[in-house]
Amino acid sequence: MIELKNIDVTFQNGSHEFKAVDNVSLKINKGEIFGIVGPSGAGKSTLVRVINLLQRPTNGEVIIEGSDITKFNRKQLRKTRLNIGMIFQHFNLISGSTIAENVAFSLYANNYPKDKIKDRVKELLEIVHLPEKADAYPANLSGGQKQRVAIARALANNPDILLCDEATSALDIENTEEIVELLREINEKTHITIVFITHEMDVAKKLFDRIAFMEDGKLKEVTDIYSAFANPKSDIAKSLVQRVLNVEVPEGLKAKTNEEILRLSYTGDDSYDPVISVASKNYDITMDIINGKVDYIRNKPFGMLIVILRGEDAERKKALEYISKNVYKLERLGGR
Ligand SMILES: Nc1ncnc2c1ncn2[C@@H]1O[C@H](COP(=O)(O)OP(=O)(O)OP(=O)(O)O)[C@@H](O)[C@H]1O
Repeated sequence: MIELKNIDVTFQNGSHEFKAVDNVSLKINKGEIFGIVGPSGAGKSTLVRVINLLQRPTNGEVIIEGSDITKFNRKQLRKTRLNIGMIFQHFNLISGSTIAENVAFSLYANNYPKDKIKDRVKELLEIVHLPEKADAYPANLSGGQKQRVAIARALANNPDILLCDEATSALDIENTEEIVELLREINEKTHITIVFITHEMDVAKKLFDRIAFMEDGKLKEVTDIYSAFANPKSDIAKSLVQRVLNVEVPEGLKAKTNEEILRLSYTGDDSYDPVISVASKNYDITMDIINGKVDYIRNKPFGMLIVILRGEDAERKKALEYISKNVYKLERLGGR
């Protein structure tokens, strides 16, 4: 387990002090894929770099497997860092070396038995599905393939933790999917703990088990990925999630009508329940659907509908009672 306790990172910009990470406490479970999202400048990269002490915190404890590594001497820290692989947005491969040499580099650097290096490189390239590229050079690989090499290199010494700093942000949609799938596959097979930072909510949706939302150096919300999308609580989570789901009242309609506009959220198998048709049949109301979407978060359906509810006050009230009991969340977006 990784535990961050009251982490501050303060940078000195001339005479001005700037807190990039502000009193963050967090527990990341062994074997989970934990994501940190937030807008640019939120402090995500700084925080993730604290986990392997690439960035030393100004205050706080970084507890890995029970020990506060901020107290470690150089030798202990070196050993701990072998247990933490890291990949970056721009892959950081050595352009003049072959793919096999790039992967072998980590093994040489850490005194891996020389006679076993060739076999280990082969094994690593198989894990990332690139055995045929051993003798190619980075320039001849796609972005997704380059990131796969970086993953192989990061896994060379069998770490228990993999830190990923915007690892898909330089990739197109297809290559992003490929890396997301590969990381899930590696996590399922090896139970490696993955900490992944990104500003891409589509990646979060497909990859993370749990998610932390960060803004202005502070942690605003930590939750499982399904709840983050189905029921975001903090303002930053609501705004990032809403941007991906994009189920809003059409432009101008709010201003034009004073009718009751509702957003109904459904979860799991409830997404298919005919709440609207039952309400329309049982009460003297009408419900017009003006926007809607069913999405899948890690294969579990999640739906949203925006409707206009019309009818006499008493009937609308009864219908609303029925609806609120039969949907995951009911929000009033406008009208009376
Ligand atoms: N070495 C440094 N010296 C001074 N300020 C820094 C340093 N590193 C980061 N910062 C500042 O700290 C803040 C947080 O930066 P950080 O890179 O952690 O944010 P981020 O959430 O990862 O953003 P992005 O998604 O744009 O990478 C930013 O305002 C940044 O300018």
